[in-house]
Amino acid sequence: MLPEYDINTFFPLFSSYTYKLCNDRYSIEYSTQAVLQDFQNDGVVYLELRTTPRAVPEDGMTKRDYVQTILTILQNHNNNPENTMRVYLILSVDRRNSASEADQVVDLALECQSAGVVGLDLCGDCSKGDVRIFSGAFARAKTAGLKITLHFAEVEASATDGELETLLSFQPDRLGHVIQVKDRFRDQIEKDKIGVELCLSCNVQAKMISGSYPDHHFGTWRHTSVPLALSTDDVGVFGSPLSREYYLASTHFGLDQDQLKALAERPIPSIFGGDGEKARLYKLFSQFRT
Ligand SMILES: CNc1ncnc2c1ncn2[C@@H]1O[C@H](COP(=O)(O)O)[C@@H](O)[C@H]1O
Repeated sequence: MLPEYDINTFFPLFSSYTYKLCNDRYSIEYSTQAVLQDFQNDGVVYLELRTTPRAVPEDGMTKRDYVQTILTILQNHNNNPENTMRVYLILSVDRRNSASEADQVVDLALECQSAGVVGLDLCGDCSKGDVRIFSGAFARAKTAGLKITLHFAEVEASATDGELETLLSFQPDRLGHVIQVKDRFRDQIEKDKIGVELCLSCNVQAKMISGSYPDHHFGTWRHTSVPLALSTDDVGVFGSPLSREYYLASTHFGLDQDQLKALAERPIPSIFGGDGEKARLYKLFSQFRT
């Protein structure tokens, strides 16, 4: 049985369980290591993890310590030549953050750019917050060379014209979910070739789309020219590793092995890991036979 969470019961999970379980240096190291191992064992060759910097005062851990603890695990992973997967970190601004907390996330991201932080994300409960207050933080990140990805139009309440116009004014490189979008926003995303990160099982299981897998907007976006990354929203919550997302795409959209390979290659232009990583991935795919 897959766990059942909808968009309303999903967010409290983190504050009620995950944050209480991962509340010291050891548990953060352990869970980061376990996540990397799982993705590597699943056959993933390139991973961008995202997390919201979190202080744990009871353990004397600052937000900087939290980020550095995770980065050390990521660097050890990347430095091990036996690992075929490379991993980078994106720091998230939570929609519940204040403007100054968002600025703090940008400061941390810039400070840790050379240690593996490649981008800035906006995440969190889509029923909360006013995204306009983050304009300054995202503008500063963009100017300083960080890539930008945003959770975008997940539910109707977070897909008003005003909110989507504000989010697009952040000049995002990629957008996640992209569910409740009117034609004019879809046209702009296509015209600007913004990457889309689509999550099949999350959107179906959490009832964020109406209908089931065959109705998912992957069916529309796959026929456009934008970089498209089939993603897992959260393996722990939705019980679906990336290989299962590809299995779902193949089953419900009739993709054969060559089409699956093309799908896996498709997001390369929009990765945040830089030109060296893009070249490594193109080489890997050129050697891969279905
Ligand atoms: C429906 N999909 C989603 N929409 C919006 N935010 C999401 C998300 N999936 C995950 N998160 C964000 O990730 C946080 C947990 O990890 P970190 O504490 O950051 O490491 C959640 O609190 C939520 O804000």
